[in-house]
Amino acid sequence: MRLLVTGGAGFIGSNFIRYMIGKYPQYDFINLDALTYAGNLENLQVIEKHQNYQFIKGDIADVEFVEEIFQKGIDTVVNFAAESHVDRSIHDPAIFTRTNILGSQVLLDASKKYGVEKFVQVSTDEVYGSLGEEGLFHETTPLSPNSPYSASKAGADLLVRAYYETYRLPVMITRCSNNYGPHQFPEKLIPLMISRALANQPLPIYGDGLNIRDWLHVEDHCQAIDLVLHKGKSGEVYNVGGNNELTNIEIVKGILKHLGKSETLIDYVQDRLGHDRRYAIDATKIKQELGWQPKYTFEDGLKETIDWYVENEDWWKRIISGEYQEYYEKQYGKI
Ligand SMILES: Cc1cn([C@H]2C[C@H](O)[C@@H](COP(=O)(O)OP(=O)(O)O[C@H]3O[C@H](C)C(=O)[C@H](O)[C@H]3O)O2)c(=O)[nH]c1=O
Repeated sequence: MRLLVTGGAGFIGSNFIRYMIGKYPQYDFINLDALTYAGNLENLQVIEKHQNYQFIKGDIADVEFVEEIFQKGIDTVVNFAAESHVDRSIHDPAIFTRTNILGSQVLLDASKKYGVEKFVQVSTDEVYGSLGEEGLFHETTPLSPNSPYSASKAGADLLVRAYYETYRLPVMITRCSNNYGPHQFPEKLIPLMISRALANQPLPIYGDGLNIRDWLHVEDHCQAIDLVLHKGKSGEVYNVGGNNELTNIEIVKGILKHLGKSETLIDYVQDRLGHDRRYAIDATKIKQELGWQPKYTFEDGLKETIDWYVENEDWWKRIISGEYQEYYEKQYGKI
């Protein structure tokens, strides 16, 4: 297999490359990543010298550049490349449309032109919108995205579907719930709260803190994508969720408890615009059809993740001292 992994320097993409190289060292891996603020080649240091691994810096929305890569021979594409942070999409939606929609379309076109045998689009449960207190997202739930981020991911999903219906391009879509684990950029809830608590800084909770997310360990997610890649059916969508529904405030209190920090650090701030209330995902299909079983309990996964951030302070401090700081300070004051 000659695999093009786009967005392989990001959080989920880099975990996926490390997981896959460990499991399939005979495959060829090409990691195409634009190295935007969230891309970090440090995440791949342990495998960067592997003989079947190659990194290429570039933009998936650049048609000529992408074609040059496909000319070298690619049989499988896993598309992780995306602008992924909801808050950033609320402040500056344009780059989300360009990377997430246009970039996906450029990859689909090249895949069609060069006869790619499998195309996996890594998507999100946010495309389904928001749930009330009851119910779950199923693969058949109508798309109803609420943020510019989720709208751009839904747009890409519809294009992927269209390339199957129109051209029979062998595509599959995965839709995951909220990921957590090592190497996550400290703008997402869990690593942001861990890093701020370690620095004894206030922890900004949007609104009443009772919004619910369903948490999935990134390694369990990688295992699910591996299964879809090898056993999934063309044209199908697979939901991937950890079945760990928690309110944001429960998560933050759990982090503070594990770190032995005081709850007085909690700071309720203005709510996110259009803040989705609840995500909860039905992952029966991938379990029954492909035999997926998550191996992490949330309790163990969260503890292990917190410990990773404690042990890898240098990693996230380098990030926080860079461009991210400016962005954060504009919104919430000095970090
Ligand atoms: C950053 C931050 C977040 N929150 C709240 C907002 C959400 O209710 C929850 C999680 O927020 P986060 O931005 O980490 O993740 P989501 O907005 O749920 O979206 C994430 O999970 C999906 C599946 C993707 O597809 C996104 O790419 C990914 O970013 O914590 C706060 O209360 N304070 C904060 O400072």
